[in-house]
Amino acid sequence: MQAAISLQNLTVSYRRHPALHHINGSFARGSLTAVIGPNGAGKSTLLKSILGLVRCNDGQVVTHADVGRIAYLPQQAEIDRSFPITVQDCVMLGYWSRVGLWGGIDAGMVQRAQQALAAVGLEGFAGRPIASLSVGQFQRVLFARILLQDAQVILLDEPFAAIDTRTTSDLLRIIQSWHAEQRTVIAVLHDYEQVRRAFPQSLLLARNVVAWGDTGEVLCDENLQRARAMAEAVDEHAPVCAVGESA
Ligand SMILES: Nc1ncnc2c1ncn2[C@@H]1O[C@H](COP(=O)(O)OP(=O)(O)OP(=O)(O)O)[C@@H](O)[C@H]1O
Repeated sequence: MQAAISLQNLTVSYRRHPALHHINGSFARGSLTAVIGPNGAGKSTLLKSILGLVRCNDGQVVTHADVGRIAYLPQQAEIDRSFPITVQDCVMLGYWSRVGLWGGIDAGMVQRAQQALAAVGLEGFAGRPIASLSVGQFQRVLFARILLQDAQVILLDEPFAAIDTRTTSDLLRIIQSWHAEQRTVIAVLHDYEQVRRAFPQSLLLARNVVAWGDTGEVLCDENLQRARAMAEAVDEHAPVCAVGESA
């Protein structure tokens, strides 16, 4: 299958300690992959490397031709919600990469933003300040923004953290619809049962790749134990990597 994104010997270090260590593999076009692993395994760093937000100390991320835009949902904790904008304006930031600072927003775009809000179950919320929303409502807003971005590759960092069951299943349906549209979706997740149910592919990380492939095969006891053991070893004896550093 054709690759959307390839990782070639990808190594990223913070203060000379590798968070990702010689990662090799590809995300196939149209694949739906869960990135899983213990805390500190390098999952968020992987998404940031794909986006170019952290520097690769060795190796590279190759985004294959005509993949186009990449949409990104960061962890909510990384977003400042005190910024005084409305739900509609926040959603319309999804147009940013296309219209830029001086581009115009036409009536059709406003209508599509309203449709995106309806699709995530937030009809009637357009004029609300984002600071007034619950965590789950705000996550729906961020999904609506991704709908407008119309990206071929979508990266989601813990999309269901602190989100209730109903919102989770609504947002999972949207992820499934992206998958049905042949978009490439990569999501950092912690709930292994949910991964088993809804994500055909998994990448199990513990700084290195522990396993990458069909979820049923990746999520076996042996691999999970190996990931835990590797993560524990990192805490106590993290080797200093010879390559440079990212932050
Ligand atoms: N900006 C940074 N500066 C220094 N170290 C960092 C930075 N960001 C991440 N790290 C370290 O890199 C390692 C991997 O972090 P990362 O956030 O990628 O892990 P994760 O798998 O997403 O963890 P979690 O499941 O806890 O969110 C951790 O040891 C973390 O402390």
